Amino acid sequence: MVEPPIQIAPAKINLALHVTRRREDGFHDLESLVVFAALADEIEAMPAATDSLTIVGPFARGLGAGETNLVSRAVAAFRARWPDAVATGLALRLTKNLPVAAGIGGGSADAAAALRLMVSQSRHPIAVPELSDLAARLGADVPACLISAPLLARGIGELLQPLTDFPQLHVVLVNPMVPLATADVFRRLRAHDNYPLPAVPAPLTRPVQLGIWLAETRNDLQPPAVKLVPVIGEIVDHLAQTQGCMLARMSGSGATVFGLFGSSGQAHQAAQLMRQHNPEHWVAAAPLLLPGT
Ligand SMILES: C[C@@](CO)(OP(=O)(O)O)[C@H](O)COP(=O)(O)OP(=O)(O)OC[C@H]1O[C@@H](n2ccc(N)nc2=O)[C@H](O)[C@@H]1O
Ligand SMILES: Nc1ncnc2c1ncn2[C@@H]1O[C@H](COP(=O)(O)OP(=O)(O)O)[C@@H](O)[C@H]1O
Repeated sequence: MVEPPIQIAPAKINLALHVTRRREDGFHDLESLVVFAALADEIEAMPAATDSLTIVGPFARGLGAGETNLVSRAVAAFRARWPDAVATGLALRLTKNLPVAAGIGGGSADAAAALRLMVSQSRHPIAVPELSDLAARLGADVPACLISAPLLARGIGELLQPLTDFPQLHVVLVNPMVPLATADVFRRLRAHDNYPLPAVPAPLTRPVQLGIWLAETRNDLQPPAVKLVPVIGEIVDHLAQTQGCMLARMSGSGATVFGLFGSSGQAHQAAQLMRQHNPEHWVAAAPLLLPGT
């Protein structure tokens, strides 16, 4: 290794999420428009005798670095599947910039970044479909996080259709710092057979097209999450009223709320207002990642 390889793990945002079916195995089929923000955890690796993980950064506290961490699980799963691909052990350093259990896929993004890191160090090519299968076994969101660009996700997240175009937009993310377990939110969901997403316009290049499409969509997990953590509803209402906000909605199973904006200036202004309103909340602004970046 010439220099320590580094992989970023961008925040995932479900712009729309419809729950369409409760399956026999208890999981739920979803249809979701998923995008990613230029706001990320980071994983760095140094050659070492054995694999290890240390966690630093603003959200490192309370997150175990043992074998249940999704980074350790991803590395172990990769080594079990391709035992001779990466000869050296790796001392991994995870910088945790994203809040945990927040609906923005932090753990899933970290697992995907760890898999990409292993692929980058592999002595032989790794087939994409097999990597995607392995990712799905680590978590429903991990295959989407391997792509980290706008996509439509179906099934429990294993059926992915990357979008070839997407308008340049900015997000504000607000998290009330109340962790919300995905399983608890699904358990509270009343209707399991909601209608699917409308067809996405193609090409999707203008913010106004996306705005019209989003107005026809929802996040079906938002009502049960608001029941569990009512402040989520207050953040959605408040963010929706900031200047230039195209849409405010919860991402994934929460508790992070996103606001969509046409310009970086509007997003940063809204972020500042949200911070002033409640300094205890985690607030960030960033551009969305476009296809092919
Ligand atoms: C809801 C979503 C939307 O993107 O995001 P997050 O809120 O987690 O970010 C994902 O589908 C979450 O994916 P992920 O976080 O990988 O979930 P997993 O660990 O696989 O599942 C946690 C638990 O949630 C429930 N679960 C999850 C996904 C799904 N499609 N149906 C479910 O019923 C199951 O009870 C499962 O045991
Ligand atoms: N590297 C990691 N980062 C975040 N959470 C992790 C990680 N490894 C394991 N976890 C566990 O995964 C759970 C889901 O975390 P996360 O993926 O951040 O949530 P969400 O998918 O709702 O955004 C947390 O309860 C946490 O304990």
